[in-house]
Amino acid sequence: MTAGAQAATVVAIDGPAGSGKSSVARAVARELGFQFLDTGAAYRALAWLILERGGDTDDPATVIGALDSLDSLELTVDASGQRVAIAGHDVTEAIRSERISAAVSGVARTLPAREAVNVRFRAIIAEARPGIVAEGRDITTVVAPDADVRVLLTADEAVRIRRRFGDVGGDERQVGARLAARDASDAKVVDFLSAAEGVTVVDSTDLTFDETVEAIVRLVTEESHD
Ligand SMILES: Nc1ncnc2c1ncn2[C@@H]1O[C@H](COP(=O)(O)OP(=O)(O)OP(=O)(O)O)[C@@H](O)[C@H]1O
Ligand SMILES: Nc1ccn([C@@H]2O[C@H](COP(=O)(O)O)[C@@H](O)[C@H]2O)c(=O)n1
Repeated sequence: MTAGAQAATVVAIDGPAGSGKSSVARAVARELGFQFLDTGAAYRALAWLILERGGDTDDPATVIGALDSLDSLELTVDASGQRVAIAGHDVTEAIRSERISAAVSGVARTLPAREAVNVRFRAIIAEARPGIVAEGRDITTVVAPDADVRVLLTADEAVRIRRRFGDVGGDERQVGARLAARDASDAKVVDFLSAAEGVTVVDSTDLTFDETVEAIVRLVTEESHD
């Protein structure tokens, strides 16, 4: 950093599926005028590419093969709307499908894939100005353990399922089973269910969306006054 240049503020948020990471983190970023990094989008884009090519995300060799396309991954960090593209395809919408959610954990379980995307995430965070809110499963512990503010965003599973059901509709029991299965699979490779040392837990079970955003903004504001 050049003399006098202000260091970026880094806010790291982890948590289980449906805890509000992406929606809350984006709102926090908007309120603070920061950039926003949804790290799950990178895992989802790789899963999309593997399925598009007729591959199986549960096959580690296939996942490792797909890493050749990682250079083509475009991940914007605009808090007003993230664009995701891979291998020349705009997958911003497509990666949110239930088909991708069901396949993505295979990518996340493949350690070379984790290491490769983490290099990209760290480069994005290093270039961010004036600050960035990055969310995922291992941001507070692996990607940015030195972040200025580290948050584990949680909510009771039943509440998370109800919120997710409100988004996607369908059969609530099926929505719940899928959410719980993805958490169980993801938790085998990273711990996003308990807070590491120095990480603040924000439990949104009894908070409104705005109250949750405010709780995290307050943590950032307090940190910047220390
Ligand atoms: N405190 C809250 N009160 C009410 N609704 C909330 C709250 N926090 C988040 N939500 C809503 O819960 C839903 C799930 O949030 P979101 O998709 O951001 O979760 P996520 O943690 O990113 O999930 P995933 O990891 O599965 O992508 C969204 O509709 C969001 O608006
Ligand atoms: N830091 C991260 C972020 C995500 N994952 C994996 O990606 C999946 C999709 O993430 P969403 O946040 O978009 O739901 C998630 O289920 C994990 O498999 C990860 O491992 N680490």
